[in-house]
Amino acid sequence: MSRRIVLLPGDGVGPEVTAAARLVLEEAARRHDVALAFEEHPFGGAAIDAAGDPFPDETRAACLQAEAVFLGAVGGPKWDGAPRRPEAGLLALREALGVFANLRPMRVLPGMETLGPLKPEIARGADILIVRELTGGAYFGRREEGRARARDEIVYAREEVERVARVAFEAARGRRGRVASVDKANVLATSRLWRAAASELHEREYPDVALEHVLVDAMAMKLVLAPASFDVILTENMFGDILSDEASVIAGSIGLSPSASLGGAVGLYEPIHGSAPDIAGQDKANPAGAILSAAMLARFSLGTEHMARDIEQAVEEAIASGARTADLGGTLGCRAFTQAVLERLG
Ligand SMILES: NC(=O)c1ccc[n+]([C@@H]2O[C@H](COP(=O)([O-])OP(=O)(O)OC[C@H]3O[C@@H](n4cnc5c(N)ncnc54)[C@H](O)[C@@H]3O)[C@@H](O)[C@H]2O)c1
Ligand SMILES: CC(C)[C@H](C(=O)O)[C@@H](O)C(=O)O
Ligand SMILES: [Mg+2]
Repeated sequence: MSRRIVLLPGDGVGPEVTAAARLVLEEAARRHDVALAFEEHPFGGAAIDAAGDPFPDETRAACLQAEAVFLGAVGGPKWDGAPRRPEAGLLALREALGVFANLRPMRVLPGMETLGPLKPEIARGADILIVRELTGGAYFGRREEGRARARDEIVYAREEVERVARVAFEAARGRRGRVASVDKANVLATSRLWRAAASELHEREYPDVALEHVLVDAMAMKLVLAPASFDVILTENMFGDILSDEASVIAGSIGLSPSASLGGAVGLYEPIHGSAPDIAGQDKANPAGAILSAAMLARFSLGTEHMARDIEQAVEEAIASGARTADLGGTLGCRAFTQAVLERLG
């Protein structure tokens, strides 16, 4: 039976990188004898234009019935003044799927230390997994809009911290056994709860994992000072959003970074970048982050580890052989880079 995958191409470069991920997934599935059935649904600004809603009911129903959901990107200046923005649709999607744990890996590929802005000796060996809480915090607190005064509320419950911390500790056990939990416990009450809940869970169930607590401002500094010194980084929602963009460029470009959002009934996969309005529609986007998100989909939703590894290896080989989009100083377009990956699928 075919496995149902819902594609939400979205806005800006979203459709371009989604097409790339689909091509690679289709080809890898063919080679591994896995039957996939793709469906595309309107989402984000494109859905506002088509149906007046960034997350139409029919898209929601399709996502909830799928085996996995793949998202390109949403947003753009056209919809910045919309009563319900494309980004609000994205938050509603994450909430509807219940995906509270967002995995954002970043690895500096051996020999590729000069792709990013750091000195090669500093970037060398960096291999980080950011585990970002995705369905709580400031993104989901009560909001008061206002021209004179506005309010965003941050709320975390102990169980919300524990369930995502558990994901980080489990991931660390399969990696180098270390978790750095990020907070602002010197100021925020939610951060003091975060730190206590992570520490107590650690003591109770994960004493074999090394846990350190790092204040978010210091982490922003340490990430560029010594990225190779971190293994798993655990963060609340907004800190993880910010730190993952910072971490991504250490490897070369935000266009390289994939993500998987797990913990609910259906997994959600998306590159961490946005709709990149400045390069949209010009075949300039780097599709690697989207293609690597498709590999995570193969791993976590389809359970096809071999297929995931093949896709990851093909991307790494393509880059190592000199295939580069403009963000990495190369001349290939989104389609040509995708072709270079397709040619290297095992
Ligand atoms: N998951 C998502 O859908 C998502 C994520 C982030 C931002 N956004 C939205 O995207 C819109 C634009 O936001 P932004 O400009 O701050 O962030 P962005 O990530 O879209 O772009 C930031 C910079 O990175 C570059 N870039 C991004 N992706 C790239 C890729 N694949 N290849 C090469 N270069 C790439 C862009 O050209 C731009 O210079 C906003 O509406 C924002 O809300 C959506
Ligand atoms: C578009 C926005 C809501 C989103 C976020 O902040 O989570 C994006 O920046 C991301 O990193 O996926
Ligand atoms: Mg972001």
